[in-house]
Amino acid sequence: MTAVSFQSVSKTYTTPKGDFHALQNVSLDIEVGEFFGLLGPNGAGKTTLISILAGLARASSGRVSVLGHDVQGDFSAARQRLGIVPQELVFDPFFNVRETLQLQSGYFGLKNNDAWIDELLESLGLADKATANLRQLSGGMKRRVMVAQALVHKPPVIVLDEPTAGVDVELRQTLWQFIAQLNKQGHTVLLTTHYLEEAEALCSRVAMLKRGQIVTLSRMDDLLKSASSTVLQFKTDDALPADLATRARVTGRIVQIPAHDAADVEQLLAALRQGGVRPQEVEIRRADLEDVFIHVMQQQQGGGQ
Ligand SMILES: Nc1ncnc2c1ncn2[C@@H]1O[C@H](COP(=O)(O)OP(=O)(O)OP(=O)(O)O)[C@@H](O)[C@H]1O
Repeated sequence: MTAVSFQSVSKTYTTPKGDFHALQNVSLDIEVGEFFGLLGPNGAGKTTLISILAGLARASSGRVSVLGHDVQGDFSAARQRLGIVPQELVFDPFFNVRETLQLQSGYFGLKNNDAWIDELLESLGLADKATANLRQLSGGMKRRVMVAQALVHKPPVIVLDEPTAGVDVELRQTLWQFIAQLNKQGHTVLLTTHYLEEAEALCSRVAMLKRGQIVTLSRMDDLLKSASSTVLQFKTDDALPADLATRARVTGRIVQIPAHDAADVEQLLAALRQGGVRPQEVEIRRADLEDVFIHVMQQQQGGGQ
């Protein structure tokens, strides 16, 4: 059964500079029980797509449904089945944590929800903050409350829009443990993140969005298999020859260059030597999702708007 269906979704914003196509003909079905990753660079359209799913924005054309319920024609049934953790921290500063969750339960017509609220507080490390006013909480703690708030009605479909942006390691671990457990119990998860190692660890399938279009849609394991299998990684203070620089990912002194096989690695090392580059701490590792992402985005350069 399909948990979330986007059919030919387009979104055009009218701006002073003319029409801007934030989404162009996006079609995507996410099945019940999937842990699905929606990836893409800043401005690719991820939040726009989620806002349409949440009923916060209207698609210019196309259809979106949640477990068969159209997000426009059948809004409250669709909304009831969705738990959305938004990117921005929005909360009412007058209530404490427990009150916030009770209010949200009331919004979904749930009266005796305290057992589940207690479980949420416990699982998200909020139990000792239950009576704290939201104003007094740190950013990371507020983020936990946002997650609890989204899950208060045990939604079968959980949508997380960059939930770990600016969040410490401990919360990430707590959050992912809890979300993975919910996914095991059958909840469908749709995640957007810029932390590709998180997506690689969690998602069974991913879509990559660029300039409002899906450029890759694949199972995670197929995507990683299809990538150039290895990466040559080293540190250096020397400048790379131009042809290698275009292939490399450089972070400070760390250089990473995709390679197809051992012969390719040998050629790269020879080219480095010829170019006067002295590599240190040389490693050969398997390609990861970040390598694939960079490759896909580079391939798409020049396309689109
Ligand atoms: N109300 C609006 N009017 C005009 N353009 C908009 C509006 N809202 C969003 N956009 C544009 O639509 C594009 C997609 O934005 P969106 O927030 O969906 O991207 P994103 O993939 O979520 O990016 P990020 O990773 O930075 O969160 C951006 O270029 C953005 O500037």
